Amino acid sequence: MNATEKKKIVIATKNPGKARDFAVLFEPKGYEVVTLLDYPEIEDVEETGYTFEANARKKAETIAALLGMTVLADDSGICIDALDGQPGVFSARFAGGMKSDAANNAKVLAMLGSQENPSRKAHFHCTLVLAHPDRESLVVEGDIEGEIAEFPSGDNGFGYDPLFYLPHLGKTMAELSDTEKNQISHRANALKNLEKSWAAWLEKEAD
Ligand SMILES: O=c1nc[nH]c2c1ncn2[C@H]1C[C@H](O)[C@@H](COP(=O)(O)OP(=O)(O)OP(=O)(O)O)O1
Ligand SMILES: [Mg+2]
Repeated sequence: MNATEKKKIVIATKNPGKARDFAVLFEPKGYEVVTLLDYPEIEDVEETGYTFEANARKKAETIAALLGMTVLADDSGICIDALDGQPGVFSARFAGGMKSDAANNAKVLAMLGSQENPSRKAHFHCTLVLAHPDRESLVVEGDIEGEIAEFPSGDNGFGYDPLFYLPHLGKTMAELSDTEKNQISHRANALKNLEKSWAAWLEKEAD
């Protein structure tokens, strides 16, 4: 590899919002981010698990086996206290199979609206799995605490960002710049944990 050639990291996601977050997170480290948006011929991996880890593992391990290389996957979502942790692992499909961010946000507001004085506390969760066809996968997690706003604000980010209010900043996640979001997000926190064990994992002999 010559000095100008970037290292590549393959991320098993088809979500353009995540792809952008990962580009912001990895580019300063000298990586070029490649996602499944660059491999349109690869079919969706069905998220049949009931935990973030099960789904992240399935996405990472399926794509790593298919491509024969190291692959990172992210399974994430929002967990809302007043909804007993829902939508959680079902965040993407909360309002139905069409995976509409606007419909998902509207459903959250409607469900909280039907409760009397509900807690607005919530957190985003991210599980990252790093997989290689010949190794045991590496699993890490990250979270960020916040509140559900009364109405959506901001047009940056994706998913539930317009509803996720950060009291100490006085802004929703969608009102932060990409750089600001990716310094504090659940995804950033998971990546910090991945960095702690990544080098040792790469050096380990294949099983
Ligand atoms: O930073 C975030 N800001 C806002 N919303 C977020 C974030 N992180 C996850 N979320 C929401 C979006 C989606 O409703 C669900 C992820 O679902 P999840 O299955 O992990 O991703 P996905 O299906 O959109 O893409 P893919 O599986 O191809 O990676 O949580
Ligand atoms: Mg998904």
